[in-house]
Formats: sequence, C-alpha cells, structure tokens
Amino acid sequence: MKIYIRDGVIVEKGQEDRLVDTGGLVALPGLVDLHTHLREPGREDAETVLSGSRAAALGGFTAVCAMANTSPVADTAGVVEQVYRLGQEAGLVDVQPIGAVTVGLAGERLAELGAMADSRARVRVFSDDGHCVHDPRLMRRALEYVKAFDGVIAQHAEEPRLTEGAQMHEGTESARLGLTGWPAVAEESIIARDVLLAAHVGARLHICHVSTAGSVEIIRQAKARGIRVTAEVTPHHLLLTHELAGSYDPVYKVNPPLRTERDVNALREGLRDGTIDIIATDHAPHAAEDKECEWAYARPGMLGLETALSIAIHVLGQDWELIADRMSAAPARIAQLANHGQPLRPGSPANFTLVDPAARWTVEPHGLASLSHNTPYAGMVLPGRVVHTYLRGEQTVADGKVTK
Ligand SMILES: NC(=O)N[C@@H](CC(=O)O)C(=O)O
Ligand SMILES: [Zn+2]
Repeated sequence: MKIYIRDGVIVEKGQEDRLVDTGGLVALPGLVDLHTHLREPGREDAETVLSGSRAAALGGFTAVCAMANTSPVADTAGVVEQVYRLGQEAGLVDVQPIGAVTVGLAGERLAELGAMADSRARVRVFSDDGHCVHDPRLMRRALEYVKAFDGVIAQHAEEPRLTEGAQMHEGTESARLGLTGWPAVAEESIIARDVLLAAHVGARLHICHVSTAGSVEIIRQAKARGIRVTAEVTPHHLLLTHELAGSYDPVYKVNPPLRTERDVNALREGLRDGTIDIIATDHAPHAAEDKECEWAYARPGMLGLETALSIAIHVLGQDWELIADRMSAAPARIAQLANHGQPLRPGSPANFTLVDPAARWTVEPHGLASLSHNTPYAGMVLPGRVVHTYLRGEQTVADGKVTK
C-alpha cells in the first residue's frame, strides 16, 4: 500500500509531495491515549513531556491526553498551557492536557474549568484521576459545567471509604496474603451513582480504568438506557490478575488493582461488544525510589505506552479494525481531538503508524524510552512491533527509533 501526503495531509495519488510505501507492514491510524501520566511539571525524574512523548511515538501513538495530577496540579489555564507548549516543543505527539475537576485535586471546589477550556490548550476532558470526585454535588456541578461545550468528566471511580488502606484486590488472594483489599463494590458503587448523575444532567461521563465484571454490567445497562457514558480499560487489566500480588513485587501494584480471571474475561468481552469504548494505557511512570521498595510503601501504577499495542494484539488478535477503533477513532472522539482518529484516506491528517505484525520482541525495562522502568511485562515476548510512526506526515519513529 502507498500513502500519498502533501502538507501533512493524505491526498490522492499524483497530488503528493511525499510518498510512504508501507511495504509488508500494517498501517494503522495514529493511536490516541486518553489516559497518560507525564509527570511534568513536578516529577521530571520519573517522566517528562519529552520522554513520555518519545515512549508514546515508539508505541505508535500520535496523540496523548496528559493527566492533571502533576505538581503543581493542572487546575489552571497557566498549567495546562505549559503542558501543551512542552508537548509542542517535543513535537513527537500531540499532547492534549486534561484539566483537574477540583482545585488541587482536593475534591472541595471546582477548578477553573471554563478558563482551561478557553485557553490555548482547549481542554475538553477534565479529571481528578488518582482521586475520585467523591462529593456528588460537586460531580453534578462539574457535569453541568462541561455540558455547555460538550466536555467530559473522566472519573477515577473509587469510593474512598471502602478502600482505606487498600493494597490489592479484595478476594481470596488478599485474604491469603493478609493485605487489606479494595473491593469491587468500591468501583461499582461510584460508577452506578455517576451514570445516574450523568443521566440527570444529560452530560458526558467517562469512566477511567474499568476493572471489574460488575462495572462492565452497570455500563452496559446505562448505555442501553441511552445514558452518555463511555469507558476505558487498560492493557494490564485485560491481561494480568491479582495472584501476581503474591510475588510482593510492587511492579504489580496499581489502582485500581489487578482483579480476577473472571473480571479479565468480562473486560475483554465488554471491549469487544463496545460496552467498553477504548483501551487507554494509564501509563504511570514512577521513579525507582517510589517503586523498588516494600509493597506497602510503593506507589501504584505501571508503564503502558510502549507495550499497549502489543498487549492489544496479544489479547484481541490481529483484528486491525477493532484495534483502530478502540485505540484511535473512539478515544479521539471522546477527547474531541478532531485531527486524530480518522481513517487513512484522502483528506485525513497524515497521522499513522506502521506495524510489523509478525515481529516479536522482548520487553527490557531499561531499553524503554520512558525515564521509569516499572513495566509489568519485563522479559515477556510480545507480538507486533511499531516500525515507523508519522505525525502530520513527519516521521517521529523510523525503523523502531525516535527521530528526536
Ligand atoms: N493508576 C495508578 O495506579 N496510578 C496513577 C493514578 C491513577 O491513574 O489513578 C498515577 O498517577 O500513578
Ligand atoms: Zn486513576
């Protein structure tokens, strides 16, 4: 297949100023991640906008949405514009800042949502991720506010009163290991409440990192009732289970926690039937001091950008149409990223990635572009390798290496 490009846009044959021959590789629209933690400003030792952009491009992404739990928190126009500008300077993927819902993620007062929406960063997704927007009145107000510009509130669904001291999924393994559990109902009770609030307000709600079979069922019913809810699942929740906590290796510590095989199967089914709209990485880099310590003291979170596509291929098979929808078209639509997620045809921006589906590669934590090394896939042999990535017709990854 040949892709003809002019001024960063795909054009008809004969109109091009450059030509990309895909050879034997699979061409996918540039992947879009709705849930990336870039750690800048504040924890540039764990990740920067530049290092995270490199990881994203290598993973086949052309756009990432940067979560707001930085330091300072991205709760003002000033901070979201800073992150946006850093993304442009890095120039490897479009970095779309997510704004905080509440000031300082403290859950007490609404942040300046309108100023962030009107800023140069044009924020449309708001989230207190890492924390749940717990106060139902604040959640209602936030939904009402973003409805005006068809924005969306992305909820980290966790009832904090049910997860105090939680270290892992509450179940047979937590009982065996003697660790305090995070029960499925802590996630499900917030999702149930919030789909009802979204229905009441008529605004868009997005559920971050869905992890339980019960959550899938609640979202399925909400969608059947016409409620405007979308949902994401992470690669790790599609593959890994709570027994891994038995190793006491903090690389497996994550929020929400790894669940049971039954949950994994329900998440896969929900992703296939469209109940779950997208795969989002929840790329959560952490410095060694925060991760290579005792389980109880380790921060939750795992890397995801450089392995997401391979895990998707592993879980879904080489179903390119499904992968293009769940990892590009649907997340671009949810985040209102008009220049991403389009099919590769004339008129679309030349954002795409070329994948060798036959290649297999071994995950080496220190071989990744991320500044952190907390991948749960160390040593695993994964299918599918990103060979080239293009952003507006410019090559960001060439032969598996970033161009800047
Ligand atoms: N997922 C995690 O375990 N951690 C995330 C926060 C979050 O996504 O909830 C982080 O910022 O490290
Ligand atoms: Zn979260």
